[in-house]
Formats: sequence, structure tokens, C-alpha cells
Amino acid sequence: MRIDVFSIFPEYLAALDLSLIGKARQDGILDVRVQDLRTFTTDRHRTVDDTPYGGGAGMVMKPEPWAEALSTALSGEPAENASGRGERPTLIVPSPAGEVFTQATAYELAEKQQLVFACGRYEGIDERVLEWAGEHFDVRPMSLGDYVLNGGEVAVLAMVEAIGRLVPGVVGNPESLVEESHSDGLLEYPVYTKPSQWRDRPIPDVLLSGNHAKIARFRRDEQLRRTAERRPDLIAKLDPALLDKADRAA
Ligand SMILES: Nc1ccc2ncsc2c1
Repeated sequence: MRIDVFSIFPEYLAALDLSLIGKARQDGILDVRVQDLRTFTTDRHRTVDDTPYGGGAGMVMKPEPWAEALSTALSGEPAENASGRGERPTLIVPSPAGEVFTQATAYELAEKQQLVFACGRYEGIDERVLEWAGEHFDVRPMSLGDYVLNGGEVAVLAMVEAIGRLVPGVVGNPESLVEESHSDGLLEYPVYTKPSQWRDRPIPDVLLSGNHAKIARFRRDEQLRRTAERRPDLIAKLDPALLDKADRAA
């Protein structure tokens, strides 16, 4: 997978050199290219913003630098465009006004050949950029939730990690992706490790029983309990077909 990121603060994305994503880049599994939007300006001051038409506080990001920048993700410059299978690249624009990014979105985007992230700042990007981009990309304004950051970079870090870890070969043991929160519509169960007694706090006895059926049942019950307690909205969305008889009794 090729991932292009454009930002006026490329150093924000340095975290993508670390840990699993960083190793996947070294291994050639993820081709992550971070570029400074100012590279695509033409004036002496490398201007990327201007005052909003219609007035109002703050500044708006100018359209031309974005069109120049995003075009390089299309034309194969500086490297061959990875969407060789005729798939249009997906342009993800972090925004409080976007669709909500969920684990299901991460799974969907992990299948793509090329993701392009446009990190907005200020009051946002001139809307005509997204209109123009729609001729070349599958444009997806994307929100991490109902809160506002100062720009898209932190959201991109979260999304690249959530998506990247699902790409085959990035996580050493794919099994570890199976029993996670949201992988089956429920929150994950609590986990414990040595010592079995810690500051007068034991672990649940069943985990020492060696009875795998009982352990599985305990874990599933804990998932259901936690989800009902912390995220009742997810319980309402559960596919009843995914609940077994014991679940329904829980
Ligand atoms: N450009 C921008 C500004 C704020 C913000 N908050 C969440 S995503 C995002 C993106």
C-alpha cells in the first residue's frame, strides 16, 4: 500500500518512522511518503492560506498549492502511482465535518492500493479543492469523533496506524488482530498477567483453571458486560446472528 501525506507540519508525522509502521516501511510493505505542502507554493513567502470570502475569523487554505500537491500523488511523480489496478486513489481529508472513522472504515481502507491524506489547518481547505479532487480521487472527509483538533495531522497518525496494522505483514501475529475491541462488535475483555496476586488483588480464578471452554465463556461474558456498561450504543447495533444462546442468557 502507498500512503501519501501532505501537511504544513511534516515533522508531526515523524511518528510514522517508529514501531510497527516504521518497520513495515523499512520492509517495503507500506510505502509512506510525507511531503510539506509548502513545497508546492510558488511565492517567496510560500503562502498556503488567505482570508475567508464572506468574512469570519481565521484563515482558509489556498486551493492552488493543494491541487499541485495532490496531483503529484496521481501522476506517479516522484514514483509510479501504486494504483496500477485502475483503482482511483482514496483521498482522506481529516475534518470534524467528515464521516466518522471506525474499525470498519479501517478494514475497508486497508484493502486500498493507495491512500492520500490531506492535513488541513486553520479554518480548513478551500472547498473547491475537494470538488476538483473528486475528478481524480475517491474523496472521503473523515472525522475521528465529535471533537475538534487544531489540524488534521494527529487524526492522520491515528488513521494510518489503525489502517496500516491491518495490512498483511505489518503485525507479526495476525491472530492478535482477531480478539480486539470492535473486531466483533464488542469491546475487548480484560487481560491479566503475572503475578497472579498483585497488591492483594487476585486474577479471576477461571483463568487459572486450564478449562478453555470456561475461559472463553468468561471472556465473552466480560465483553458483553463491558460493552453494555460502557458502550450501550454498540449493543443496540449488534447483529443478533452473532450472539449465541449463552450470550443471550448473559
Ligand atoms: N483541519 C482540521 C482541523 C481540525 C480537526 N479536528 C479534527 S480533524 C481536523 C482537521
